[in-house]
Amino acid sequence: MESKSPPRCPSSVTVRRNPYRKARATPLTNPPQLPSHSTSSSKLPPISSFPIQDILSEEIPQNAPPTVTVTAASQSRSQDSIAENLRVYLRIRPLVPLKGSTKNVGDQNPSSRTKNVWPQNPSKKDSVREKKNSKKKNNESCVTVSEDCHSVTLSPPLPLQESKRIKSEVYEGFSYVFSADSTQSEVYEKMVNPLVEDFLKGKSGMLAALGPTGSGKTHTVFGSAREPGMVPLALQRIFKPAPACSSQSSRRFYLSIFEICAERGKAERICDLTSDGQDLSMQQSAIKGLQEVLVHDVAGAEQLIGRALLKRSTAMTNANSQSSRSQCIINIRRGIDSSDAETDEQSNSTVLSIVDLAGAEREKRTGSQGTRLAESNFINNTSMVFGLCLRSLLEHQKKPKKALQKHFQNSLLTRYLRDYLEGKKRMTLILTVKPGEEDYLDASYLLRQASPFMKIKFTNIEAQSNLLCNKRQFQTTFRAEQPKRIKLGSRDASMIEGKIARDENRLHDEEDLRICNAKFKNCTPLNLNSDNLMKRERNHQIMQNFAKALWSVLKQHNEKLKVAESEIQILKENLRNEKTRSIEMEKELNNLRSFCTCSKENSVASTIVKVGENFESTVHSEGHTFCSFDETKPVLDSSNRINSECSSCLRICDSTPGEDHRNVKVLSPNCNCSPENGDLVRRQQQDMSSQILSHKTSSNLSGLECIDDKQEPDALVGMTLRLLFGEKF
Ligand SMILES: Nc1ncnc2c1ncn2[C@@H]1O[C@H](COP(=O)(O)OP(=O)(O)OP(=O)(O)O)[C@@H](O)[C@H]1O
Repeated sequence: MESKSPPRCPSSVTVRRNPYRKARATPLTNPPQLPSHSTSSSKLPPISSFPIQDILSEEIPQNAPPTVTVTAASQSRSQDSIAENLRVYLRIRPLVPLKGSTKNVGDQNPSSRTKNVWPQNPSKKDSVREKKNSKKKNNESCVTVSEDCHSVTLSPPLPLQESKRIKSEVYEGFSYVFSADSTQSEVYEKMVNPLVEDFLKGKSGMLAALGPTGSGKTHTVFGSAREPGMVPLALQRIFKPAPACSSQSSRRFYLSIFEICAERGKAERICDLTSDGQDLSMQQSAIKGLQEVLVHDVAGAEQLIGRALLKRSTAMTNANSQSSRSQCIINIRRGIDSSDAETDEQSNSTVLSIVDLAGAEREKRTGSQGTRLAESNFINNTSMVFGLCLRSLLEHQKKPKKALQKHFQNSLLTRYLRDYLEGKKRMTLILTVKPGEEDYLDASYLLRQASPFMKIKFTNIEAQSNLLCNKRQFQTTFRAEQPKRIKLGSRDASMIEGKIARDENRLHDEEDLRICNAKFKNCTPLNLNSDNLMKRERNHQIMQNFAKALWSVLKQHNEKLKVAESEIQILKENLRNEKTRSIEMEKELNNLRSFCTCSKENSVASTIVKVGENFESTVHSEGHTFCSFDETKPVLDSSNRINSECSSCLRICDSTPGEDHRNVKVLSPNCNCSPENGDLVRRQQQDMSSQILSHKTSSNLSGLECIDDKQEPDALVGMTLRLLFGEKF
């Protein structure tokens, strides 16, 4: 037989993460073999022992259903859902205006600049110096985007390579790198849309634009009339008409815009850009007195933002004709219609924040002096603190023993964004760089500082913290209501007022309870539940296995019982047979006894009569005469004589048809059949016949009843011969 070669090893191996399990006894699948009827001592099928140890040692894998194989990939996916990495995007500003393109690169070609969607500050005209600078700029790009759009290669300009022997650097791991020809809508789809969709589902998020001055942060965040930026595009999505049945129709959105700048380059201040430039203060991480404006549509929101941007501090610098001198923050808060009490209150605290940071500046490059220099210091300081917070978070995540540094205290912006900078809320970063050779150092500094941030993880505790926060809010609200009610109830002065107040309170309580019930119905403590679920799952699995094992053991017992029953039947039958046999034997014994008690002569005579009759009838039964004492094989020889051979005692009957049977020759030496004994035999037979005849006539067959008709002729003959001739026969 041809032997088969063993199967080839797979190229990849899937590592099973399931915990080790003991091998279980295979339950009996084939019914046990019934014993054959011939063997009464057939073995009963053995019953396997009850696998109680296996059942109790059942383990359920953590965070996975018991039957599911958890591969490394799926495990990493499940981890992603718990903690996700900080998304860092990179956008490269176009180097030169493309011919026929709608894009502008303001600084390089002021004439081609499109009018911003937001009102422009007339004081920020491009200067002659800027024009000169733009002429100087060459067209060499120092940033190359990889094919997969997740990494970039930063190549130093030739003079730097030669003088300082600086080599090209590759920065990888970006969520996406937008090349210079990427459009605003492309950036929105890949980067901001997920944030907006999450925001609409009730998850807060923040997008911060970081980069050197003039690299396109403001362009990306706000854009222009032709190329609306992330804020207008997000607003378009948020105010996109929703289906009538959608709960979104009952939602309200509030906008707040403020900036953090340095007053005369020294003390930080917060300005509300939606009001008349009112100064605000910060308490812990909350801004006191910040105005929120309810917006109903995109147009209203854009108008509000346009007005706010007019108030934003900008100034002309060597690097950017309209350089932002402050950190601008836009908050879009999702609220609910007061009539829609069924909706969860979590949405009230859902905020989408978009931060346009002022671009870091190099003094040498911008040539700032006086106030601009002070602003520049403030901008650089804030950017540095922002970076320090993220670096500290990264280090803390790498080495949890290392305490998280409280860098956030060093600037208002970082204080405000504390939750994001401590990894408690989800944040996305967009880095912008200018690709010109003269911008190499700026780009290199930014990439070196910010590229490690993509390793930062955000633990998705927001939902839980929101829940807890809301629960706490609810509890405080509920507790706050109690004294108020008592207070009102104790007023006896005005019965009507008191009644109204009580009714109002009752209504509030009922409403609160209704909201609370709706909110917490499905929000029982998650950890506790997961533990309980695990236990229940294990118990369930154990019970299931127990039932299976019990069933298989019962089945085995049932089979065994069947086999035993069939064996009992066989034994009973055998017993019956034995009984009948013993009865028969007893009968036979009786017969023999009675036979023995008969007179010897009578018996012998009757036996001889019987034997003689049998003998005669056998000899004359056919045309051919042959010996019928035993099974014989008659053979006709050439002289038409029949040779009949006895297989047991070698007797040959030699006779011719028509001749007398007395010519039979018995040739068996054992039977005295030798030829020389032939005469003796013949004589004996003649005597026998004559005795038979005489007995027939003399005894009137009186002794025949002693002979059992059922006796075999051989036995009879043997018996007769023994009686006649003694033990010789
Ligand atoms: N992707 C782009 N496509 C076309 N033009 C761009 C792009 N990015 C930037 N620009 C242009 O470059 C100029 C500078 O951009 P922007 O003001 O956005 O820079 P910035 O990073 O905000 O600078 P600062 O930090 O000084 O405020 C603007 O005129 C803008 O129109």
